[in-house]
Amino acid sequence: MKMSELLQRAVDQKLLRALDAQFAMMVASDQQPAVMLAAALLSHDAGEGHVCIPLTRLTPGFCFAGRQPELAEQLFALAAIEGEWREVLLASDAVSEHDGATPLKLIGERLYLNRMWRNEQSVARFFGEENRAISLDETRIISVLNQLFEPAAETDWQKVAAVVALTRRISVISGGPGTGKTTTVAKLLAALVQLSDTQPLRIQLAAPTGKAAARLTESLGSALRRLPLDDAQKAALANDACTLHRLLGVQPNSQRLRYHAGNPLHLDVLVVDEASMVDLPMMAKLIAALPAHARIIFLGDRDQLASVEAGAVLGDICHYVTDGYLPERSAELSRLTGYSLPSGSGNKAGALRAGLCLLQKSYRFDSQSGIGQLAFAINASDVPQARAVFAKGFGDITKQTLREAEDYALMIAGVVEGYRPYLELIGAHAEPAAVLEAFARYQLLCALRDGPFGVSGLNTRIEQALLQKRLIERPQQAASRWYNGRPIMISRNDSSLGLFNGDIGIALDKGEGLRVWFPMPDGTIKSVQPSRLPAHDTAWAMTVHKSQGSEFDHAALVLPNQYTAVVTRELVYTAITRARHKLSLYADDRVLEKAIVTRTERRSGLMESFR
Ligand SMILES: Nc1ncnc2c1ncn2[C@@H]1O[C@H](COP(=O)(O)OP(=O)(O)OP(=O)(O)O)[C@@H](O)[C@H]1O
Repeated sequence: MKMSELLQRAVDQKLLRALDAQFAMMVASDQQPAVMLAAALLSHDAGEGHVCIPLTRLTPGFCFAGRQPELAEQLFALAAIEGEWREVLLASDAVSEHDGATPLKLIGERLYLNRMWRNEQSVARFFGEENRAISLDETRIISVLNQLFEPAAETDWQKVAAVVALTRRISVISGGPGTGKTTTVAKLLAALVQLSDTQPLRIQLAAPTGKAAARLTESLGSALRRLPLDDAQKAALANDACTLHRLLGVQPNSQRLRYHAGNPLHLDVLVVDEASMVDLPMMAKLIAALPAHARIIFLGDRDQLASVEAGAVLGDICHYVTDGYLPERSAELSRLTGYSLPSGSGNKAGALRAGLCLLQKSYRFDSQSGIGQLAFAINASDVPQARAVFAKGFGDITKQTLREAEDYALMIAGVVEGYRPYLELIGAHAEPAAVLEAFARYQLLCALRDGPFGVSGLNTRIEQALLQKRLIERPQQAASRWYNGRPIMISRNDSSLGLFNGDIGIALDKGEGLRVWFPMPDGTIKSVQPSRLPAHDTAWAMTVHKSQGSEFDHAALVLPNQYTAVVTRELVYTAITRARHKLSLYADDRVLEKAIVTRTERRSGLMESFR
């Protein structure tokens, strides 16, 4: 049996993607079975979001996550590794260590796809060596900041974060929901405008999704309105956020971007919100397009789920946030903020650490908030604490067991009630704007795509229940999936229509037949004929991944009744922090508790690339 045939068998058994086997066959021939196998496993891991594969994982035990151990043994027997993987790989033309445009790179003990390695290198260089200090007149900084931040007896970390970002070209402000990231950045921008002596600063706001961009526009706008600024300063700061795709100039039907290292963006300050959703390739494109003089400020929550695509850039970078600042930097921050900031330990990643700040105090969730306390317990992987939160009976969280068929029926009934106000508005022929707003108040979230606990099964069951309750009507043609009130989510970008992955629209008949109505980033509403839409799914249920960057007054989370590896601490934390005022959790305790102690692993070399 040849390696290519065995890999094909793994594809047939859905252990590998066809793409993984094709890539492996392109990289190596059957005469180099070990290299072919390593390439297939690397490509497979890249598809799962890992940036590289450590050589220690090239063993039958790790192969296919322990599923099909016999096939894994056969593959490794055929690869017939004698000696070290290093030597076997480096003997191939397809692998190189340092320079060289080979498809695979072996860097230390990690094997990379060449493109991923280059991305990781450029991101590490950017946040490390390229993060230069920006010198400003200290007396002026102190005076401007003192107008924007109230004096406080305890260290005001928002003020520290603002100073961190004022004095470094690249900064990262991480914090959970309601810790004041937007408030801080509003004050930071106000300070920048006041400290700028030259022409008006060109400030741009961006986020990975349209939803997140719209939210940033709104929340930053309202934070800015509360600041003591004159009209000219307010005008300089009145900007709409756009998506990163739009910022970089993604062109329809083309891989090429309008803005890149050869044609940098026209801006002086860039604020990127929801940075946890920015994957490694997107981060590499973004920093390449940034002009050398421009500042960039990333806002995000390091504890949230990583991007769908490869890498966990924010998480890897923020790993260093708890190490504190080097002595010189903490002395500078102490001088400028007026707080005494102790320096941290060691000097690894000093340049990176100088640009980081963590906000921990939530102004949204007080001690009466079960959501806030549950988020805290989950983030600490503290199962007894999470149990205690449920036992206290907070008014803003409910938990319902989800094990038997009756539990499932009860859950569906709860979801129907959640969507009832929205459906009643449709019944009352409300305007699209009001309907869209109502839909955004409640959302069912789930971990999986398929099966009864995934998007597809839940959508079907919810539609059946809504039909039964006469809250929706059957589609006019049996084969059609369209009915008045059907919510959908776009799953493929269509820049000519201005619709992007994750955008939500509602099908409504306003007298011209059913059209799908979407809120646009500029606050307007646009309708599109169903037949013109790019790929989309029904959106009664959506995955937690897709909900990142959105918030709902009331969020409901359904976990599968059997544990599966995607249900991790980060997933549950991300889901529950989508809820502003109310959370309904439908889960089996064993599944929930296993999730709380299971971390999402994203293999990369970024953390160790910082010197
Ligand atoms: N220092 C503060 N003192 C009092 N209230 C504050 C402070 N900072 C923020 N807030 C309030 O807390 C709420 C959340 O703040 P903000 O929107 O800035 O947080 P965020 O981290 O950006 O939240 P999100 O998770 O929604 O992105 C707002 O109502 C804001 O006015």
